[in-house]
Amino acid sequence: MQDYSVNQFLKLAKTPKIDIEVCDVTLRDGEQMPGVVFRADEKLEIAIRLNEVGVEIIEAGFPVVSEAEKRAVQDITNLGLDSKISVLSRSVPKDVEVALDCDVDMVSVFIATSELHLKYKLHMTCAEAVKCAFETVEFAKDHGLIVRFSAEDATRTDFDLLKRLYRKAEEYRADYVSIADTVGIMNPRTTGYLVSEIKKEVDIPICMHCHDDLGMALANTLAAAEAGAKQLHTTINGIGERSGNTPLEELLVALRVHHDVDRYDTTKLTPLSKLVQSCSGVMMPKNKAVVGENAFAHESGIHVAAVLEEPRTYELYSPEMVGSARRIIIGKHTGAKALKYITKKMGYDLKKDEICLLAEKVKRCSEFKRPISCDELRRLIHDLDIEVVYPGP
Ligand SMILES: CC(=O)SCCNC(=O)CCNC(=O)[C@H](O)C(C)(C)COP(=O)(O)OP(=O)(O)OC[C@H]1O[C@@H](n2cnc3c(N)ncnc32)[C@H](O)[C@@H]1OP(=O)(O)O
Ligand SMILES: O=C(O)CCC(=O)C(=O)O
Repeated sequence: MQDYSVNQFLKLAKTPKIDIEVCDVTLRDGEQMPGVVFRADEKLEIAIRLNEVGVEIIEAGFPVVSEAEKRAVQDITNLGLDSKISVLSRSVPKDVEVALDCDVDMVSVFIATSELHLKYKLHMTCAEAVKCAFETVEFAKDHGLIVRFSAEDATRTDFDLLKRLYRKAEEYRADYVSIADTVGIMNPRTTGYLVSEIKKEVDIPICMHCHDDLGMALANTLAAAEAGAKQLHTTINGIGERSGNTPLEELLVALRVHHDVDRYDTTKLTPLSKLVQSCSGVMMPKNKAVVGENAFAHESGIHVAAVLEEPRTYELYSPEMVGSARRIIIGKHTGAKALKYITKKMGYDLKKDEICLLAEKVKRCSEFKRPISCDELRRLIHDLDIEVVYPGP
């Protein structure tokens, strides 16, 4: 049986077919989240796990940032993983030289193209910035690298200029053009429009790099894929600048559930999320999609009664699909069927009226505003003043 429910509206809404690859940028943009630093051994472990998941490209870092960063990228390329290794480079040949020292497959040459960034950050005219960028693209191509040309702040860049730049990048032999939604201004409709318009301009694949400032990074990334973008950028747990990036775990599960993409090993996602929470110190909220502690936790009596018969009643996809496990929580909203199930698992065989008495006690107890543990439940059972019958072994 399929481990998720099928969305009948995908067909009715004529959802387009997609042809994508995933570039995970946890080790570069993810690490740019304020306060986050991955040690070299942590970077290595995360890269190994991303490779096991099956992401096609790992952006391993920005090697010009420090000697340690450069060495960490070198360690990753030395692993000889199946995933291609990419790094970020400003539009200066020096950054590409450092990338070459790291023996990477791919380099992302970026230049900001919006008026705001040109004026207040680069202090350059557009012509000057573009010259630096394409000279750097050319330099990287001449040295045998796969080159992504990224227009930083693309989504706030004059549209005619953006189209011209992507056409020029193709002339300069860039292998990809990247649309960076640097401050997360887009929504699914505008992203779909932008990607389909850029597709008319260039024959090389388009990358989509989304930020989550409006909470739309995942939706925008999927809209980009449906409009024909090839390379989709993610970070584990969605960590990254400000509100972060498209979460890898959410994208891979959405690709599976909405587009039948089953080549990624999603069973590795929960352990990978935990690893990154521990290495980054950025803990996920309980209700985080896919990897949150509550993603497969049920307390409400009506839900638990149904889930015990058929988990798909209240779970879109199985916990096993993402390397997680189902949990039944005892609290204010617990019903009789849940209590019967839990107490039986604890070794008790309580009668119907005993379960009702216990349910009342549980509800009173839950006023402490937290779930009730098995030990507390055991105490409540013994306080019931009933003769407890233990079933045989
Ligand atoms: C959208 C993004 O995520 S972009 C990536 C952001 N990531 C980082 O910044 C990584 C951490 N950064 C660092 O360690 C440092 O900023 C470094 C090593 C990259 C540069 O350090 P410094 O030389 O001290 O420069 P500083 O940080 O003060 O300023 C940035 C410089 O890069 C320039 N710059 C920014 N983007 C680009 C670009 N795409 N191409 C060329 N130059 C650029 C700025 O104009 C500025 O130049 P200036 O020093 O001549 O004024
Ligand atoms: O397009 C890219 O590859 C990355 C650019 C980026 O990090 C950004 O603009 O936020």
